Amino acid sequence: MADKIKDAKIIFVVGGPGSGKGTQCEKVVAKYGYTHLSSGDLLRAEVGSGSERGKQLQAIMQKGDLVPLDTVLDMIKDAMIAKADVSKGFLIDGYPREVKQGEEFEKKIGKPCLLLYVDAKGETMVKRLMKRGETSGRADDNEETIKKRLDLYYKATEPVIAFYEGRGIVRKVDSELPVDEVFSHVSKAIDAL
Ligand SMILES: Nc1ncnc2c1ncn2[C@H]1C[C@H](O)[C@@H](COP(=O)(O)OP(=O)(O)O)O1
Ligand SMILES: [Mg+2]
Repeated sequence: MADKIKDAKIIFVVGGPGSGKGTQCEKVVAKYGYTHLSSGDLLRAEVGSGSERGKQLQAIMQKGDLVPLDTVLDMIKDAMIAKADVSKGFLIDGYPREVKQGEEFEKKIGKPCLLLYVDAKGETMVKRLMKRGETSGRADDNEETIKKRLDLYYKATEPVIAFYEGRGIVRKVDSELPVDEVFSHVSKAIDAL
C-alpha cells in the first residue's frame, strides 16, 4: 500500500496561520482532483471523536503548541493510504511545521515534488484569523493563541521553506491578492509539474 503513495504527486502547502492555505487547497481539489489533507483538520477530527488521544491533542492545540511529530505523521499516512487508489495527487496542508517533520515524512511516505508557499503579511494573517474566529468555532482562533501560532510559524516553519528552497521546489504565491488571483498563480505552479 505504501508503495502506491510513493508514486503519487505530493505537494506541501506551507504558510502562516490564516495565510489562505485551506482556501487555495479547496480550489485545487475542485480543478485538479487532488486529495486535500490538512493536518490541523485531521487533528481536530480526532479531538471531535472524543477519544483519549483527542483529549490530549486538544490541550496541546489550545495552547498553540505543536503536537508530537509521530502522531501527525501517522494520521497523514493513514489518510493517504485510504485515498491512494482514487487520488491524482496529495495536498499536504499545514505540514511540515518544522524541518524535522519534513525529513520524517520523506522517510516514511515519500518526497514532495512541489512546496507551495502561501505568503501573507503578519498583520493580514491576524486580521483574517480574528474574522475567521467569529464563525469557525476553532479554539485557537483567539488573539492570544494567534500571536503564539504566528511566533511559532516564524521560528519553526520558515526554516522549512529555506530547506526546500535548497532543493529548488519552492513556488511562492502572494496571498495578499484576491483569492482568485492567488489561485491563478497556484494553478501555474501545478500546471508546470
Ligand atoms: N487571498 C485572500 N484574500 C482575502 N481573504 C482570504 C484570502 N485567502 C483566505 N482568506 C480568508 C479565508 C479565511 O476566513 C481566512 C483564513 O484562510 P484559510 O484558508 O482558512 O487559512 P489557513 O488554512 O492558511 O489557516 O482568510
Ligand atoms: Mg487551514
